[in-house]
Amino acid sequence: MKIFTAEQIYKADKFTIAKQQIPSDALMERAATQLFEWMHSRLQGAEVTIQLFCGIGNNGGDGIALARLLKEAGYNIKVHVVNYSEKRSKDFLLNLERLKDRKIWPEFLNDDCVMPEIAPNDIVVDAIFGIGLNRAPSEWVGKLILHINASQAFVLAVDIPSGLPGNRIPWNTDHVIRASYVLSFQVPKLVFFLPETGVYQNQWELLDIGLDAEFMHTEETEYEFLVKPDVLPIYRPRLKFSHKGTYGHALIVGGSYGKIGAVQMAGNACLTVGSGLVTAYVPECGYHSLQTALPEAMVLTDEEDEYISKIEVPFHPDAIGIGMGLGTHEKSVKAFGEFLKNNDAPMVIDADGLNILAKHPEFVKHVPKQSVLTPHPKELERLVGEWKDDFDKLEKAKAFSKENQCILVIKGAHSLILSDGKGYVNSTGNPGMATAGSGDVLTGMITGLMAQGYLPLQAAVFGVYLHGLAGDIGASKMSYDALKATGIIENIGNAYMELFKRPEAEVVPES
Ligand SMILES: NC(=O)C1=CN([C@@H]2O[C@H](COP(=O)(O)OP(=O)(O)OC[C@H]3O[C@@H](n4cnc5c(N)ncnc54)[C@H](O)[C@@H]3O)[C@@H](O)[C@H]2O)[C@H](O)CC1
Ligand SMILES: [K+]
Repeated sequence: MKIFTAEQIYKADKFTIAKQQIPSDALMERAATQLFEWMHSRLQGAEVTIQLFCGIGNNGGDGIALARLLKEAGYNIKVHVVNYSEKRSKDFLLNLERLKDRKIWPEFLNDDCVMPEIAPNDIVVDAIFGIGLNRAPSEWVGKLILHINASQAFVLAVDIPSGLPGNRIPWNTDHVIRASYVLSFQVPKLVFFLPETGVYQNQWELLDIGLDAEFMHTEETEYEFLVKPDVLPIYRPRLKFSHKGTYGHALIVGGSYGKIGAVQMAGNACLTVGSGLVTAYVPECGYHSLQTALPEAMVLTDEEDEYISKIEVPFHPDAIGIGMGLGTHEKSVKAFGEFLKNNDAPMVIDADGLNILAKHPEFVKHVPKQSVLTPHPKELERLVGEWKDDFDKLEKAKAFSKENQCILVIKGAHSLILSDGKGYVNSTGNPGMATAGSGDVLTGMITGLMAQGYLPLQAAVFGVYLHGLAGDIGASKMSYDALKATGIIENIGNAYMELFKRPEAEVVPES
């Protein structure tokens, strides 16, 4: 699912209006109708007071049109026009007239206004600013936003929480609506997914306003939101006349004294995602535990007991996952550097592998092209340096990935995959996955997919999505709190099944 910029949304509007030969206010009417239906299906005519705060642009116009539809259905409404500029949009004015024609008189709020009373049980519709916000709201509008946020009312934001710009962090974090729910039009907005800007809403949902499908399909975007229809076509079905060799031989390199579990989890995830064979390369001390806990894997050991000092394997792996639990012993660092130099096939690098790269920038040029690096934000910072904010982080990470021709998986609530200037935002996963070993499982899964022949970017995208889905299924059975990394592995199979489940409406009952 594509993530459009505000400019692209305006372009889609224009294209749709021309192609469908509709007046411009028709899109606003569709938007308001969708908002109304969403609310009406839930409220069912309830006697609650709905307070609509409407700006003077098209976001405000949506709010004003919604007010008319709510009033026509008998709802108890109060309409406030947040009069922050003289430059009112044409469709806002048109809808204001329609409202007045029905004898609904909004209250105009100006910079000297008294803050309207909002009861905790009221519903607030936030239609002050939409995607057109391009500078800091003035002080009094900021105060009004603070007042709404302090009200305890349920706040339903139209398109985007007001005060949140679409392409940067807010000017003042207090002057942004904290939305209980956002109903956003047609496409998700990038700010919903970044840690600094995603906090202004609890939940969001898309409303379809019928923007032209051809335009939406052909327009190239910088970011995509990964949902099931995006990842399904990546799947490589298993063949009837196949054998374990068909699905590749993966090598997992890592572990040190006290951290063998990381390799065990990565190896287990690698096998569970479908790799034909898995060999683990660990220090001697890991031999018995690995052979016992993961009998399907083969184990090669280093001559050192507690850490890896040399990485040599007597076969050519189809994919390599490296770094989990590796530690930073000077001999391990040297072995890692040598290993990078002697391999040109893409690999998956995680944890201490990334820490070593950060401390030894001279190694970075030896990272095979198209390798997948899976940092969490702290590891990323060590690699690319400090950033000002989330948007700066994205630029720095993109530049790193371009310069080194690698794929970056930035782990987080919405893990973000960056490759060749393009970003993919994951939709699956939950806070229960913020747990020890979760990253080792992801590394194992991406490695296992690469071993089976998925291209590195495909493996990263499919792996991140499947990992989150397995975590979601795990959490649905045992809570966020009790989910452990092994619980994610146990649900990889269920995640595959979920991926191929047909929606209920499609299942034709047997006659
Ligand atoms: N395809 C769609 O998604 C549709 C969305 N609709 C709605 O339209 C808004 C976007 O409307 P727009 O008029 O472009 O912007 P805003 O309503 O956000 O209005 C802002 C308005 O005010 C100016 N401005 C910007 N920042 C400030 C500021 N800090 N102080 C004062 N004034 C400011 C700016 O120049 C704009 O003119 C979208 O979010 C949807 O809600 C359409 O209804 C249908 C199609
Ligand atoms: K809004």
